Amino acid sequence: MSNLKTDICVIGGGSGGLSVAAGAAQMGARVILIEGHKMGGDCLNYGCVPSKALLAKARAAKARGTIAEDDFRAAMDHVNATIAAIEPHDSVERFEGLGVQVIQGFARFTAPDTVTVDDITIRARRFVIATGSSPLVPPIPGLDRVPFMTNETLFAQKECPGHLLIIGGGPIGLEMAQAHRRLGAKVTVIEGEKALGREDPDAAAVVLKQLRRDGVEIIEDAQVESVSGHAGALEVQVRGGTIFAGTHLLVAVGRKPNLDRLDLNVAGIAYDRGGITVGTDLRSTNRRAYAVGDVAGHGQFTHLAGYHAGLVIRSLLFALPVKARHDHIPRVTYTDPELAQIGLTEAQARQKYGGQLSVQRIGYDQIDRAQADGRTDGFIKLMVARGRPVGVTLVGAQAGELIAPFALAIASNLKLSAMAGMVLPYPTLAEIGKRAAGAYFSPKLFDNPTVKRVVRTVQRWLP
Ligand SMILES: Cc1cc2nc3c(=O)[nH]c(=O)nc-3n(C[C@H](O)[C@H](O)[C@H](O)COP(=O)(O)OP(=O)(O)OC[C@H]3O[C@@H](n4cnc5c(N)ncnc54)[C@H](O)[C@@H]3O)c2cc1C
Ligand SMILES: NC(=O)c1ccc[n+]([C@@H]2O[C@H](COP(=O)([O-])OP(=O)(O)OC[C@H]3O[C@@H](n4cnc5c(N)ncnc54)[C@H](O)[C@@H]3O)[C@@H](O)[C@H]2O)c1
Repeated sequence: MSNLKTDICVIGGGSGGLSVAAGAAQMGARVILIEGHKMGGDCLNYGCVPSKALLAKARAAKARGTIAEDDFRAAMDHVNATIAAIEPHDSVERFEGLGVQVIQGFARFTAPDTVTVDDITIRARRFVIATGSSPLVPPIPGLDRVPFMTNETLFAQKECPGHLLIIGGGPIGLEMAQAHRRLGAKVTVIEGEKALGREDPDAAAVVLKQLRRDGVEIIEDAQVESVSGHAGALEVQVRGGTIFAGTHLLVAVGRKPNLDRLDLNVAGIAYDRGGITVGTDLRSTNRRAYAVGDVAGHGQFTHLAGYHAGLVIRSLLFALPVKARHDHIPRVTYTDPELAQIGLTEAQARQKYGGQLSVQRIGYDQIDRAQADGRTDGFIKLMVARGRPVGVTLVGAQAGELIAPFALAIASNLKLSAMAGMVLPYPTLAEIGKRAAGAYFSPKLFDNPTVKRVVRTVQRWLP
């Protein structure tokens, strides 16, 4: 049994935990990091990185217009190579080099200021819980008797599935549907409500149209009631009795926070189904313990975990007051076309601002670069209240990149005039944001009798 003492003990070496550990150690704190499984967490090993690498190869296959026998295997090789390229950045060696003491094993609280990992006891001034989330496996009758995949096993496939059935039409389900379809599989998505149901419905429709054009079958309002069969011959029955048959099954119906192993009650840390209960300062009901990322219950994104980490570092190291907000966190579904959202959707903004809201919509077809590239599907919707952007929905080519200036504008509460006054290189897709901002101001300038009167007066006086 060994007893360790430290300033900061970080539990979980994924996106959130690694950011806290690296930042705190480099600024002089004594840091112990505990990781029970793979350094890098979900994002590197089973999430963002492999899914985006697979989508990249799928997009290339689509552009070529043909699918070769070994495309799927080559795509998985690319997935593994991408993880391998990023892995050193998240490795035990790098963190030890930064001065972090890394302990491999699962942590469990044994007192409000103590955790244990096997036979090691760690007492810390502060804890940061960054244990992430896991795939939710719902109690669907029969699911426990058939082979199925989650994001934790999907990227270990060697052969392209013949016919992939996917339960769940959220971002995981749809990104993986398009990737597998474009790499040669038949794909059926079975969604209990509306696919991409959290998104602006007009924008979701643009994505679903392209997926269907690719040949993905998307069934909505089809709650799964049972699953049966065996490897290579699976059946999914939905409400109403319809049965969908396929060779493989992916379950992508959401996530659950990783709390089970932590013994949170011992440490006086409150939690519920959504995750650890935190205040705006990201502290739990045990003032020594913070929670960041997926386990903190405010969304599941790597950039959110990174944002939380930055705040917690300020609080931990400098005792500065911090206040997390979540209204400026963008999200992107990386299908082709991409769907990006920041701030309020149109429906949310109408509810909040009523008659004060103005919505500007510009199609990609109005952007010269989109015409030149032949990528005219999609649009931007810009929600403006009191002269400031309060939400942006972007669907189309590179929407995830094009949302960036609005991430700055909304985070910094900039006026829309800053966006409209920006000079952008021509011809770029980014002009779509400036065009939307300009569209807000043009009636004020061009359909305004006062402006016309002033211009006429000035013209009369000019020599
Ligand atoms: C298929 C998929 C695609 C995704 N794509 C994107 C994307 O494109 N963009 C995006 O922003 N987000 C994406 N996400 C979400 C993103 O992966 C997560 O939001 C992010 O990884 C959360 O970081 P985290 O630090 O909270 O948790 P994680 O990165 O999951 O790290 C948690 C770590 O804690 C460890 N752990 C758990 N319990 C213990 C314990 N008791 N003791 C010690 N260690 C423990 C785990 O082993 C894990 O390594 C995707 C997720 C999935 C599943
Ligand atoms: N690009 C990204 O940033 C990205 C990509 C993937 C995942 N993620 C993160 O991971 C989270 C989880 O993604 P997800 O797609 O698993 O979950 P999700 O909650 O976003 O979507 C799950 C879908 O499954 C449906 N569903 C649930 N039970 C069902 C049933 N019995 N039968 C049929 N349909 C059912 C729901 O109606 C929902 O539409 C996301 O919310 C996101 O935060 C992010």
